[in-house]
Amino acid sequence: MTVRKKISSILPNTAKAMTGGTPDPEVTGLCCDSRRVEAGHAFFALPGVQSDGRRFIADALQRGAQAVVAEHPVDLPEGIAGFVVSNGREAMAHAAALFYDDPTAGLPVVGVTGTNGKTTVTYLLESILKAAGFRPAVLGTINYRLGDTCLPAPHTTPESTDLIKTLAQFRQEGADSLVMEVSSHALAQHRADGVHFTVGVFTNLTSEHLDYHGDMASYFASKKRLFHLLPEAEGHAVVNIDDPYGRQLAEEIEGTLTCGRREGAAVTPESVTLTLDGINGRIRTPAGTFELQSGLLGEFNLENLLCAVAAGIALDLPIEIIEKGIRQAPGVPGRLERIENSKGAVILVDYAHTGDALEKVLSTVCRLNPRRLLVVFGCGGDRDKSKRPAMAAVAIRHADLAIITTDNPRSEDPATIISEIETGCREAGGRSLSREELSGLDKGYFIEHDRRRAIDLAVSLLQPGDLLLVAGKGHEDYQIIGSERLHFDDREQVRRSLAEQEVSG
Ligand SMILES: CC(=O)N[C@H]1[C@@H](OP(=O)(O)OP(=O)(O)OC[C@H]2O[C@@H](n3ccc(=O)[nH]c3=O)[C@H](O)[C@@H]2O)O[C@H](CO)[C@@H](O)[C@@H]1O[C@H](C)C(=O)N[C@@H](C)C(=O)N[C@H](CCC(=O)O)C(=O)O
Ligand SMILES: Nc1ncnc2c1ncn2[C@@H]1O[C@H](COP(=O)(O)OP(=O)(O)OP(=O)(O)O)[C@@H](O)[C@H]1O
Ligand SMILES: N[C@H](CCC[C@H](N)C(=O)O)C(=O)O
Ligand SMILES: [Mg+2]
Repeated sequence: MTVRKKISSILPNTAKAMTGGTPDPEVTGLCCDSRRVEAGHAFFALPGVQSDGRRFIADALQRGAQAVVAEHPVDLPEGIAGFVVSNGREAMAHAAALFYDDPTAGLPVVGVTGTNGKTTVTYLLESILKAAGFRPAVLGTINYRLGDTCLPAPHTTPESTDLIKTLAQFRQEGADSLVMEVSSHALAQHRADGVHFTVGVFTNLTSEHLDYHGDMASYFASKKRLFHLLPEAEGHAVVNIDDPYGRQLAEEIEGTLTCGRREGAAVTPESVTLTLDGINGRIRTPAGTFELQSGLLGEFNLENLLCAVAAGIALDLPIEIIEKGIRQAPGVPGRLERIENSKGAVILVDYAHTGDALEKVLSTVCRLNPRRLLVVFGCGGDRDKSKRPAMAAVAIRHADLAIITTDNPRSEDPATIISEIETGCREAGGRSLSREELSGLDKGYFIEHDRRRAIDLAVSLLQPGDLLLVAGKGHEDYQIIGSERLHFDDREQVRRSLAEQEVSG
């Protein structure tokens, strides 16, 4: 896709040229990372958490940038265009939309935000849109996809320039609708400001990403930004009012389409049964009632289903189509994904990496009344540390045996992360078990730093009737240790442990 546009034509009217005689070149791309600048690009020198993009202007120019956009004037060599804008990230998002001819204009576009459930809701909505005959693009944690095209997802919500460029490519390839996860980081950083959302969905808000947002109030404020990007008329905001923050949001936004089990929700179950095979029952909506049939498990997934149904209603889709889309929806990779085995045990790989998600998932699987409930988990490094004691407490409360291990330590020492989890286990009354005690029925925790060996150990302990949940990495096919990204897939490892133990046993 070759595009050239005059830099002044894609910046806000309020952008000020840095000098009187600043040139106005046609630029060939937009970029805020000097390491990715190509000849002819405009470089947005943005303030960041780690450093300031202005430090990298020289690097960007050396790679051929022809224009620089910053929030404060900077000295530039002659012949290089320079513009000052008041909010660099916001200006960059809108510039990207103009540069790539506004790829979401006129399309049905659903943005899904909330701490947990976003990926699940996007899968459900993708299926609903397909049932309605659409060809949706879907962007989120697992990948960025359209039909058979599947791009890797370095972020849940990419940087605005990458986002709009990908959407322009998908539009060219025939996308006629879009469903995307909109993370709180993305909302705080204006990554999705160049997207025309028609429907916004709020799933829930629980403790997460406080390393970045500071506190729950500012985390909530970031999530709320999605709803400021919606058209003002009624029925564009879909909010789960089973969640306390959802109730607050629904009160703040007039004309919200509410969903949940709570009295007063517009999209609500009339009668549903949750079993080990899924969720079935009648759902009432403002457009009529219908029979819901889904293979998803647990109350939390009922909330996700209601969010997806309500978003379908907000898109004006017929309820028969919504019903069909939900019925046909595939399972979500790495979300309560079941691994077949011949041990007579249930083995599930799940992406629970917050206290609330682990609580919801473990309390759901507890209802299966396993002989013994085992959980293997760790916590990510360079991320919200308060998740460590929170996940530990939940694991100790629900599991018979918690095997604490390494997740993605990133730049942190894995042993430090594990010791913070262990402190949480002890504070929650958990007992450290010796290796000899592991095959008995004593309750407690055990530490195995190596994730491969932790999974191996858990699998070796399984007896008929047991349930093992391997949590935290779900669909991920890597482990980030230091600056290395090594191949690692919990599902693969469980299968490998099963196969090896079958051979040796
Ligand atoms: C905390 C966070 O979101 N940080 C994002 C932010 O980085 P930053 O503010 O720290 O940037 P910085 O390192 O200070 O640098 C400032 C500027 O200089 C630029 N730079 C930097 C170095 C260089 O050599 N040249 C250069 O031009 C940077 O691109 C940046 O524009 O802006 C960068 C550029 O867009 C992002 O890549 C970066 O994502 C980091 C890598 C990240 O890990 N983000 C995660 C936490 C994230 O965004 N997660 C969400 C949520 C996931 C979920 O809950 O589902 C996601 O949407 O994926
Ligand atoms: N509505 C929900 N409430 C609480 N926990 C949930 C809910 N839906 C899913 N979960 C749990 O959270 C995990 C992640 O779910 P999902 O991927 O759908 O959420 P997400 O919001 O996209 O997460 P992320 O921010 O990591 O991308 C699941 O594996 C499950 O353990
Ligand atoms: N969306 C989450 C994913 C965490 C997954 C977990 N495996 C980890 O690496 O911490 C985040 O970016 O914090
Ligand atoms: Mg996600």
